[in-house]
Amino acid sequence: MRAHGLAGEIVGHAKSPETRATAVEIGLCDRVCETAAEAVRGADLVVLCVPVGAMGAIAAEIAPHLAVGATITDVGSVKQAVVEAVAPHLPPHVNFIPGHPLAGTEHSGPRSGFASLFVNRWWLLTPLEGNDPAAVQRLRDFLTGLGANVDEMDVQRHDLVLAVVSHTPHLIAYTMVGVADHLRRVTQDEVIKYSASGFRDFTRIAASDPTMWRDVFLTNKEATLDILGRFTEELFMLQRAIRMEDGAFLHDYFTRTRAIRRGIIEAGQDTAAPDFGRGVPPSDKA
Ligand SMILES: NC(=O)c1ccc[n+]([C@@H]2O[C@H](COP(=O)([O-])OP(=O)(O)OC[C@H]3O[C@@H](n4cnc5c(N)ncnc54)[C@H](O)[C@@H]3O)[C@@H](O)[C@H]2O)c1
Ligand SMILES: O=C(O)C(=O)C[C@]1(C(=O)O)C=C[C@@H](O)C=C1
Repeated sequence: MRAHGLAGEIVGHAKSPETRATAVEIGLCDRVCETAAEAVRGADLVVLCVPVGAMGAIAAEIAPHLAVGATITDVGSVKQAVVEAVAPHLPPHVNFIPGHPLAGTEHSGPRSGFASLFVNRWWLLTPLEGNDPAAVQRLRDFLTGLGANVDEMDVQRHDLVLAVVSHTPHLIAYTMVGVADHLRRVTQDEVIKYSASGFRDFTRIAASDPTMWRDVFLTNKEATLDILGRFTEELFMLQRAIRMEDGAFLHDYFTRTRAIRRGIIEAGQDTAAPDFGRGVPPSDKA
């Protein structure tokens, strides 16, 4: 916000004294407050940046202190659960416009932010019935000012799309690193030592914040289980093709996935949702 000159005053709050001290030390905000209530007083825009499971409690705490006409948004990775947890606490004189930047890293805490984080990344808004269109437009302009590409979606669609492009892939990365860790005991560290770049990418993702991801899976349960079920079906098809030595099936499958990846790159949208389609079951050559 500061780099782009988007706010008169930036006021921050964090739960732990260490985080507040770091924020002061690195000059993250103009002012850092000890309570969330104090931080939101008189603010035009309030951005909730806590784990999804903590959004409701924070909303209850700040609600009585919000200025008339204030815009409240959030950055939670799941939207339906945040709407259900936050909206009931907020007074009618504010606009709650849920949001989600599709940008981040495996790092957490005040030292992990950088000014270009949102440049050319999607920022999804899931406006609610009754939102003032002028407030939505003001928020869109603000996010565009951060360099983000803004799109709107309804909450259910958001949670399904994110289960495909972010949540399930994270679960798969966590699982694969877990498998490698089990194997390490057998192979005496070679698995980690010689891990090539594909596996390194998995370990980066699997280093993400445990609290954040626990909350994502607990609050986007249905969509994640749906996508995980589909993933398992595809995996079984590939497993069967390997067992049956069905090279044609494997080649065809990998050709299609390569085309999807290339299509995303050519469209210049490497944050877009890939559609892996449905594979044809391998023929039984036995
Ligand atoms: N990291 C990412 O890649 C990423 C990307 C997009 C959206 N998000 C979403 O952003 C939100 C914050 O994630 P982050 O990566 O900035 O995490 P972070 O750990 O850097 O920041 C979270 C903050 O919330 C505070 N907090 C935790 N529990 C709390 C509680 N019960 N009450 C009050 N404060 C509490 C922590 O002290 C910390 O200051 C999450 O909802 C996450 O889903 C994260
Ligand atoms: O690159 C990463 O570290 C991320 O996983 C960022 C990522 C993602 O899945 O793309 C993670 C969670 C979010 O809610 C948004 C972005």
